[in-house]
Amino acid sequence: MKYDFDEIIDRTGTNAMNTDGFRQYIFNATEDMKFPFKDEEFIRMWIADMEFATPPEIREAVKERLDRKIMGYSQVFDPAYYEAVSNWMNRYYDWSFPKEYLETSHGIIPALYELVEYICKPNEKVLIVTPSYGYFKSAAEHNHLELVCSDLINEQGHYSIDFADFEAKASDEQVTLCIFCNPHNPSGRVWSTEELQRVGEICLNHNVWVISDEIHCDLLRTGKKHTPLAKLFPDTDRIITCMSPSKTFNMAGLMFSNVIIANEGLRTIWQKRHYGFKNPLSIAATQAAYEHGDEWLKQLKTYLDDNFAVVDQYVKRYLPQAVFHIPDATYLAWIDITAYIPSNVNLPLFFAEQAGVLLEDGHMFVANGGGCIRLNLACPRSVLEEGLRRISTLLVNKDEGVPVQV
Ligand SMILES: Cc1ncc(COP(=O)(O)O)c(C/N=C2\CONC2=O)c1O
Repeated sequence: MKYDFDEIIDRTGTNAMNTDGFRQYIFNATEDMKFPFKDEEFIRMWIADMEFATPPEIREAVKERLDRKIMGYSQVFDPAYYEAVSNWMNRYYDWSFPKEYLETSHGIIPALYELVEYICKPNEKVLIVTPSYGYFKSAAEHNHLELVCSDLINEQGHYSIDFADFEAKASDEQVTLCIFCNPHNPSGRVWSTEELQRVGEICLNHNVWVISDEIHCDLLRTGKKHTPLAKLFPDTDRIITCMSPSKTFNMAGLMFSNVIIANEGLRTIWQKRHYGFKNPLSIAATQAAYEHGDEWLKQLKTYLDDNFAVVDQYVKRYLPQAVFHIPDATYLAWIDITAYIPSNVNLPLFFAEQAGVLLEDGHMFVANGGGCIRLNLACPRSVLEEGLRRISTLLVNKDEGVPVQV
């Protein structure tokens, strides 16, 4: 079957954050915030969900569950769920874990909030690398814990871990947890096994638990390989792995993720305190993703490879002073446009008001991201090309103050 990633899908009236939540999320504004563009005229490249139809195999599984006519209280009882997850991990990552390690959550963000609470004591600290997905900071703040940031080294857009700084911070006895993003949002880095080995050794040597957030792990460029951090440390139970098909298969709204907890004590706390009932449609969708998602994912990855090639060529031709590299993973393009725009410009507001493009910028990624914009490329190529046209036209003509005509 050939899937249609060029299809333009109307998401209005679906309670989508993407279309209706941007004023509050990006601008901390109310619904009456005005722009020179109608909402439907925006090119939306901000929040990380896709403009592609959730795979038909998943939608069919949800319909079949609906046809069972009753949607009562549910949990994951069917052993087929673990089989589906385990088979996927074996096939894609040559990794397995005992069934009893597998817990589920109403999304990875809620899991982070809970795990930080269950792992850390008051006055302890949480270590992350920056720039970072903003909710890593929120998970620490939600638990009234200090966040410790280790800035990634940025060499012309190539990001690497400053291991001396990372270890210095991990050696602080108050640092008891590291939330590590593998692959990394927003840079798109897939950490090498050598880098992962060093992160794990530093954390474990300094008695720091690790939550390895691997939600982007299926979304690899062709030829790239993901290694689960826990796979490299089979003898420890202090690495928690968070994964979910929600990012891979565009079903984040179903709020369902996997949390693999090897430590028995922590798992017992989780089982006692985590609200265990689940949406039966989410269980059906997630199991179907792992059972039937292979071909769709294969075609998606090819389409995204081509979208990234379009961005690469476009930036080289129209924005030659920007710094961009096709990332190893994610569907997110992280572009340093410092050469085109002063650092004091509010980039999301600038592009929303002047170009009708909704995007996120480095200030939304905790620290160490200034001058960068992040573009969601999980959209039909026609939409991507229009977004790139508007962005480059504005950056090239900004001194004339000429807003882009949509
Ligand atoms: C590293 C990472 N962890 C967790 C999540 C969310 O997991 P959920 O609670 O949906 O299971 C995201 C989504 N990242 C987004 C969502 O919008 N913009 C982003 O960068 C993410 O990038």
